[in-house]
Amino acid sequence: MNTPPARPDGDAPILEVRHVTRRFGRFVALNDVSVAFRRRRLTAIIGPNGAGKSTFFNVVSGAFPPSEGAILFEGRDITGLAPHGFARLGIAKSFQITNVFKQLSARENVRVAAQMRRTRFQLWRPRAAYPELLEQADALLERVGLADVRDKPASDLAHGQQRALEIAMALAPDPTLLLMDEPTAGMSPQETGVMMGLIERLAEERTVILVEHKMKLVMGLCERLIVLHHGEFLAEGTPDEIRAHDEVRRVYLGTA
Ligand SMILES: Nc1ncnc2c1ncn2[C@@H]1O[C@H](COP(=O)(O)OP(=O)(O)OP(=O)(O)O)[C@@H](O)[C@H]1O
Repeated sequence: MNTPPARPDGDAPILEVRHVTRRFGRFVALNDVSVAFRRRRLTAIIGPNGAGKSTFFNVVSGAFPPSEGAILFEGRDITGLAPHGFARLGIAKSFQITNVFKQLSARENVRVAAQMRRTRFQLWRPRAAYPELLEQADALLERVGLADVRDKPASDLAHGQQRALEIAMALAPDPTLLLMDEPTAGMSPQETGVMMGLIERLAEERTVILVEHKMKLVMGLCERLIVLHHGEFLAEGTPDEIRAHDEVRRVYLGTA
C-alpha cells in the first residue's frame, strides 16, 4: 500500500486516485494504488508490459470504475460516474484514432467534435452556430499543427497527423485535464518529435497525464513520473529521481 504524496506547498491536486484496486475476475490488474496529480503539470505513468498502465488510464478516464477505492476530481468524488459525466466535468481522453471519421476533412472532424459539446438545444440549430464552430475548429487545428491540411480527408493524413487530429477533437470541449494513452504509438521518429513538442505546449495551459511504455521518451518531457509494476505503485519522482531509483532500474530497466 502506498499513501498519497504530501503537499508541502498546499497546492490542491486536480486529480486524486485513492487506494484504487481493479480486478478482472480474480486477476488484480491494479492493487491499492494512490497518487495525486497537481494542476498544469505534465505527468507520465510508466511501467513495463502488464504494469497496469492501460487499466489505470481506463479507471481515471471513467471507461470503467475501480473495484475498490476512489477517484476525486477537483476534490469531488467521481467514482462510478458514467464516461460522459467525466467528459462533462472537463476530463478528456485521447487514446486512439478510431474516433476520427476517415471520410470527413480534418476541419469537419473537429467541427463535429466541437458541436458535440453543445447542449441538445444548440445541436438543433447547427446552421446558426456553424461559422463559430468552424472558427473554433480552425483554431484547434492551428494549435496541433494541422492548419495546412485542414481540408484534406482524414484518411489522407499520415498516422502522426491523424493522432494530432484526434487530440484536436479531444481539446474541442476545452478540457481541464487531458489524459493521453501512448500518444506516440506507431509513429516515426520524426512524427514522435512533433507530437512531443505538441504535448509540451498543451501542458503549458492544462493538466496532462500520459500513459507511456517508452520510459526514455518521457524522461525529457515530463516533470513527474509515476512508475507502476505488476499493478502496484512502485515509485514517483522527477526524471532524475526515477533514473536513480534502484527498484525502478531493477524492474524496468533491468540494469541495477
Ligand atoms: N479486460 C481485462 N480482462 C482481464 N485481464 C485484463 C484486462 N485488462 C487488462 N488485463 C490484465 O491486466 C494486466 C495489466 O494490463 P494493462 O493493459 O493495464 O497493462 P499495461 O501496463 O498497459 O501493459 P502494456 O504496456 O503491455 O499495454 C495484464 O496482465 C492484463 O492481461
